[in-house]
Amino acid sequence: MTSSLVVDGGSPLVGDIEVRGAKNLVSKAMVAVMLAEERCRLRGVPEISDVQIVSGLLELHGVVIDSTDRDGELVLDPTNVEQAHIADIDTHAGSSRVPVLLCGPLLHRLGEAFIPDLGGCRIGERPINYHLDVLRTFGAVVEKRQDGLRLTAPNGLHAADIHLPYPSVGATEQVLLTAVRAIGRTTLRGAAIEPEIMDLIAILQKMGAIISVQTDRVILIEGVDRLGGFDHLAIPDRIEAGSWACAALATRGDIYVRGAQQLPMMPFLNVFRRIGGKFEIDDDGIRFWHPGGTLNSIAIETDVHPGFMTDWQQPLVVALTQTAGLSIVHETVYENRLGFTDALVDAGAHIQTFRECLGGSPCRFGRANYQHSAVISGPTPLQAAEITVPDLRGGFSYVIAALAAQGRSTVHGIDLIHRGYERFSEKLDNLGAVYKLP
Ligand SMILES: CC(=O)N[C@H]1[C@@H](OP(=O)(O)OP(=O)(O)OC[C@H]2O[C@@H](n3ccc(=O)[nH]c3=O)[C@H](O)[C@@H]2O)O[C@H](CO)[C@@H](O)[C@@H]1O
Ligand SMILES: C=C(OP(=O)(O)O)C(=O)O
Repeated sequence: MTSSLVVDGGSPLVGDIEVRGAKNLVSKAMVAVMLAEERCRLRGVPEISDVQIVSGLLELHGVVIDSTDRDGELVLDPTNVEQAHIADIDTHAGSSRVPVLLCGPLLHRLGEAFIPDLGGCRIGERPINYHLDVLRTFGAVVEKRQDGLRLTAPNGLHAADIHLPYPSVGATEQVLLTAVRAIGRTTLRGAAIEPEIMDLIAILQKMGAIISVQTDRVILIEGVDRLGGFDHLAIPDRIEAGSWACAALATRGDIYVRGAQQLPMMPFLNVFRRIGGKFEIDDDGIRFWHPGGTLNSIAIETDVHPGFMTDWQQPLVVALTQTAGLSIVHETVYENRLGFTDALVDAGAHIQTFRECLGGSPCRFGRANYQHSAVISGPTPLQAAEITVPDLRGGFSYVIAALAAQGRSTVHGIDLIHRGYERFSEKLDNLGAVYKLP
């Protein structure tokens, strides 16, 4: 795998690409396998590095994984986990945050678990206090060690009444993956309800769990004694689909995203339409295109589902540099997700960041010293630049910016993009991008 991309920008991206299973579901579905007493089959698995990392962790724990090369099917057999009994993962978790979710399944299965240093995008502090509070409420004991955290459950795990202070995706998944085998009925209030979480609940139901999703972010989970296997086609990656849609706008292109689905993308599609982008939905995917002429500026804030997802924000900002007038973006999910705009400013974009909550309601970061709002003034022609990928979505955004800019840009560190975008160069080829991997 190479780490730099030399891009000759200035031409529209036109063509078809396909998105498969969502990074933010597939990795969690693989963790759910640790709760199963039978083989599981997961389909639509993308070739991304987060899947490799989680596969490595599961294999360390004794899960036998069979994969067929190109069709995205994984067969995972967890029947050996007890014999393998690895409690400490000595290594760093790589670039993924998913290992924190292994706690519940490991505590149920082995009575102990270990949380190593976590990876994931550096877009804020990303503490795990909700996860630890939740696990303690179920009865886990957390002990700090030099190389991470060790957890035990001396009296087993018991159902709990939990109210999350913020609808965290990871903490909601932590509750689900722990409560399904805990003794008794768990009530979770303040839950995140992202489509990927609903798909995880669907998998757990296939395995034998009893989970009911109520109104107002309340989820009830009745613990069961045993969970079987599952056969599941992962929900497609709405973040990747939205990223390519933004690439179509920024390059004045026309991209058909096979696999993109309307329902999980509704908040994105509304924003895309308000900017003036065109889209057409059919049974197999969504076509996104720039209709010609000028695009409209917009004021948006990122939010938990059903709001506009934070992971769409970075690619959207690049598209907003090409819209007419002043756009406002208020990032309310992560305190530090606008740092990537500095390199866009160097490439000619007019973007200013602010500490205030601009254009919407006050958020958790309003009183703190975080540059979490941005004003983008456009349209501005982008110039070629030499830039280094800061994080997954920022990296994709820089590639879009380089493709939209006139001239030759170099984007360093593109390996990070493989955490969440599969067959990246193959897709660029399909869309007619002019680039070289030196
Ligand atoms: C692998 C995966 O699925 N990643 C997604 C997941 O990340 P992840 O699950 O890490 O994100 P969360 O929803 O937990 O984080 C949201 C907010 O809650 C805060 N928080 C979270 C946990 C905690 O213990 N304490 C705490 O303060 C975070 O710092 C952040 O400000 O949801 C995010 C929000 O949709 C997405 O951007 C990520 O792509
Ligand atoms: C922030 C992201 O992912 P992670 O939580 O894996 O870092 C992302 O997918 O944009």
